[in-house]
Amino acid sequence: MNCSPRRRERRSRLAAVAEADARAEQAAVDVAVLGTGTMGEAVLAAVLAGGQPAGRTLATARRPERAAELTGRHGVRVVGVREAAAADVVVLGVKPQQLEAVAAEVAGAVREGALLVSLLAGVTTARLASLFPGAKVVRTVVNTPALVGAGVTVLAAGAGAGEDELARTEQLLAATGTVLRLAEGQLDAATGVSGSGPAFVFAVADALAEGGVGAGLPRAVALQLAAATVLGAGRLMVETGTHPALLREQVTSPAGTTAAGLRELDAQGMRAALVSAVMASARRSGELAG
Ligand SMILES: NC(=O)C1=CN([C@@H]2O[C@H](COP(=O)(O)OP(=O)(O)OC[C@H]3O[C@@H](n4cnc5c(N)ncnc54)[C@H](OP(=O)(O)O)[C@@H]3O)[C@@H](O)[C@H]2O)C=CC1
Ligand SMILES: O=C(O)[C@@H]1CCC=N1
Repeated sequence: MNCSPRRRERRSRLAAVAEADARAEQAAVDVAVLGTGTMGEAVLAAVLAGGQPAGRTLATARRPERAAELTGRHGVRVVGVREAAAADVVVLGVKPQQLEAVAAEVAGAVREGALLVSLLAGVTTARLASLFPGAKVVRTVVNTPALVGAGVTVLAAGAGAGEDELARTEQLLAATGTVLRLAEGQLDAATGVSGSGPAFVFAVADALAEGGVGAGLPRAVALQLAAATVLGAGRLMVETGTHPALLREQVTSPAGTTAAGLRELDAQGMRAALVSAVMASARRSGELAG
């Protein structure tokens, strides 16, 4: 069939794109998320957003409806845990308490030299290396804002892993939000601040809204104001790089409304409670090391 030069050009451009996609897929490695719950799915979405082809990406699910959900949302293949464990890159997304059982189930399936990216709170790279011999382990702490690309991820390499594995993991997790390297000894503390931290901020947002309701606002309005305030305050702090104490001063007029509220927070020990909450989370992370 005859077609116009413009049409021919468009066709050849599309063919070139399809060819490039096929080449990228061939060059890609298999990435599997073993334990695809809240965090596993957030990381799965980020890995795909970072350019990993869906055709080379695997996930696990124990319930058929969850498998259908993951395939429907992300176009990935859902496989058994042993097949997932045999991928080039294995993202481990089970709970620390589920680790022993999973390790027993996949014993011997993880390939020599495979990259194992752990999402597990507390569990050390040394323990992971002993459970998955031959794997190169990178331990990470991702947080739930990763679900909207606004997370913060910290990571550290285990003894058998190095610059290549760290860089690889940073690239895989780039779409979760900000990614930074820390020493492994700092990861429990980071878990307290950024891993569990969103829950503390949500508790603050919930309390802000409750205060609004107490002061007479409809609940939906109070929640909308609280959420926008948390988002705005976070952005202001990040985008200006200003210390939060200074930002707090900017809000606080002499003998004004904020000074009255801050006095109440001090009297009720809110600051001390948050400091203790982060330190308790960090301690618990250390206990989960097993
Ligand atoms: N949630 C958070 O904010 C954060 C979590 N983390 C860490 O991330 C990890 C995952 O947490 P989260 O996503 O909240 O937990 P979820 O319970 O949502 O996810 C765990 C997943 O592992 C699956 N799983 C458990 N056992 C097995 C098994 N034997 N075989 C196959 N799949 C299995 C579960 O399947 P099923 O649904 O069938 O039980 C589930 O999909 C944890 O280690 C946690 O410490 C770290 C930082 C923040
Ligand atoms: O509560 C937990 O144990 C996990 C780890 C950090 C946030 N959630």
